[in-house]
Amino acid sequence: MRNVDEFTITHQPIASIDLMEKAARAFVKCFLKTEFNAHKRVAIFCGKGNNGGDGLAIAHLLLHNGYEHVKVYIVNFSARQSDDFAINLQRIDESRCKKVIINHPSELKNVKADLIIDAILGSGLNKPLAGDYAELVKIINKLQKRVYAVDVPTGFFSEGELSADYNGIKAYKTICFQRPKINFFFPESAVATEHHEVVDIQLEEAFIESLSTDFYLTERTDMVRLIKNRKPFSHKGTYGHALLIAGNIDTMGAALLSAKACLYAGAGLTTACIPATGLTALNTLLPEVMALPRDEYTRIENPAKYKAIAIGPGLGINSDNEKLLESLILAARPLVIDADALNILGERPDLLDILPAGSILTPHVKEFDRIFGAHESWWARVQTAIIWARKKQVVIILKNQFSFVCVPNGKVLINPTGNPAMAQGGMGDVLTGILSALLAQGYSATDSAKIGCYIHGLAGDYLASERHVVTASEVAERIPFEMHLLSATN
Ligand SMILES: NC(=O)C1=CN([C@@H]2O[C@H](COP(=O)(O)OP(=O)(O)OC[C@H]3O[C@@H](n4cnc5c(N)ncnc54)[C@H](O)[C@@H]3O)[C@@H](O)[C@H]2O)[C@@H](O)CC1
Repeated sequence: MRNVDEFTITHQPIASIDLMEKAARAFVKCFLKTEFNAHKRVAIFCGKGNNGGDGLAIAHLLLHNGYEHVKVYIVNFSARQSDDFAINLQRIDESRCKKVIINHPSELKNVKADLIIDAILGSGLNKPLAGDYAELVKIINKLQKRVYAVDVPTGFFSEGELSADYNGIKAYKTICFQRPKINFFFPESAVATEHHEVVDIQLEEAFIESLSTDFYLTERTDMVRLIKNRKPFSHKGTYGHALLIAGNIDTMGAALLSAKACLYAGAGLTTACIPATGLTALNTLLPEVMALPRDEYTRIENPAKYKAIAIGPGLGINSDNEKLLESLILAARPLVIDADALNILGERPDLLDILPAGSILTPHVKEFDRIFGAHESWWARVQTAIIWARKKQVVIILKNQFSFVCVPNGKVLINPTGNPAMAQGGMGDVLTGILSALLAQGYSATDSAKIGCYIHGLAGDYLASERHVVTASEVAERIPFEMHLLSATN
């Protein structure tokens, strides 16, 4: 972002101080959406770099917006200051804004504030907090006030491995500039910020797009471009035949959920390979789905007949299922591998080694570590997934609130949709069904994973907009509506 900042300043007729002003305006606009009570007392902590400069400009703007009690605390722990910080400090001195200079954390006493804005250190952080900074942050956190962080919470690294013992600012919300920080998508960021919102400050977009990175955020426009409309004169054969090998006596629901999602995500034909005990339930609940009974060791006679094969949801771990998975892997056809099939892979590294290219693996964190070994952090997990996705030319969807889709070319597509209301059993089964349907319809493994994760989360977001919890069945039923809304615009 620093490069982009410089590029924008040199290529657009805009001075760096004006860019700071734009950033401050964007921050305040976003802040005022939720904090519109101008009687609240606001304490703004400002370092002496550009993050602190933003804080000073924000103070100014809040006063202009009618906030009556704004006080800035200048964190004077270093002699160095940025030029734009200095300009904004002079403006503050010429204004009616109250200012306190803190030379040592012990000087911070009697902070009477309802809200805190953290502008101590931003993206310039280059080492973990220590000494006076760490002490000051501890005191601020202890105040237990709602904290809004400017761009990045002080002490939070935007990229790279996050330490398990975070000692930075614990923000309620971070309002960040132009692009979300990659680390906001890692679960370890929850301790640093509960929410984040990105605001546009009109940095040079073309330049941002041209920068090389391994991380890409999937966007709605990608869906509009990727999802194909159903064609005139098309028939069930046009949209492929998906086979789902799933379910066991006590986990038949997993098979039903994935079959339902496959149906609702548009496969031309769906066959569920389930134990015979589930046939009545299947025929009753999903009469459109065909059945292939799986009572003893079942061999899929002609795997080539299916455009997509998924194995795993509620499958059960036993030697018959292990042999079945092995035979499919040996048939060298791409698979969607989920749940118990992943657990079997965890026991059979020899199978992992001969995974068919073009397969999609959908592990949650425990399944991932069972297969690839224990990891200390999510960052480390993603690095392992990148290596394996490239090495085996497969897609690995590391599931989480924001799933990381690691694709064969070494890139990571971060899925932004989905929410905690979806944290319930059966959601993964639904995702597997959606992925199978997309593969059956001819989408590549990468596009299927990208679209599948996005629409799965989008359906959940729609449902969660007015309730506490959403169920997996409801997500499956919502899928065709989301696909319609996305494809209707292309
Ligand atoms: N393009 C952008 O992203 C824009 C960025 N702006 C702001 O500029 C910020 C970055 O500003 P700066 O580069 O001046 O950096 P910061 O203001 O984040 O930090 C200031 C200085 O603190 C020092 N420092 C780093 N880690 C430290 C530690 N652990 N303990 C003590 N000192 C430490 C460094 O020398 C650093 O340069 C962004 O976060 C954002 O708020 C905006 O003003 C405008 C546009």
